[in-house]
Amino acid sequence: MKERVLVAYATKRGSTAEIAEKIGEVLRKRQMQVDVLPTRKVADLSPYKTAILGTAVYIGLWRREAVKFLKTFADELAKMPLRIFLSGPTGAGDPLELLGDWRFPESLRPVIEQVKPVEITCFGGRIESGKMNPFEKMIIKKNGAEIGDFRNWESIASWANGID
Ligand SMILES: Cc1cc2nc3c(=O)[nH]c(=O)nc-3n(C[C@H](O)[C@H](O)[C@H](O)COP(=O)(O)O)c2cc1C
Repeated sequence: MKERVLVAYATKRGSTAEIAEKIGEVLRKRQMQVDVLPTRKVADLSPYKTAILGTAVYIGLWRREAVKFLKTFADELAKMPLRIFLSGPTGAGDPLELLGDWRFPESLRPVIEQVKPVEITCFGGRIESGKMNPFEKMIIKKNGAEIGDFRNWESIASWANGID
């Protein structure tokens, strides 16, 4: 019987990777066998009974590697429980409320409908002022997004504890 859980992530500045590691840590404490890997290092889903995909959101888009992962493994993912988490909104308040109804760009609807994720959730993200290029700074200023680390480790752990 397949035992392993895959936590695959797509990150630009590391915040999503750290969320993925936290989820892995919680699942391991629950005696699960877990691999936490960047999406580009996943070559085969056959060892896994469950998959979790995490992606950072930039300018209303998922990270390209997350899209590639979803499309490459769509047939396999459709046959196993897949949970997706987004790392995005900054600022006070519930990240899911900050995100509104949006979960994925419309262009991903066909593949989302194929893989039928059990859930698409969202955690607060992190924006570091020192790491942005001028274009990113302009986008952040224009949208009034808050700079800082809005990842809530308790809610991430609690979500991971709820996975069966
Ligand atoms: C230029 C820029 C654009 C962003 N656009 C969005 C967005 O459209 N929606 C969102 O929820 N978060 C957006 N964010 C926030 C990031 O997704 C968030 O900080 C995330 O945690 C970064 O993850 P990473 O460190 O793994 O790359 C944006 C951040 C930057 C710097």
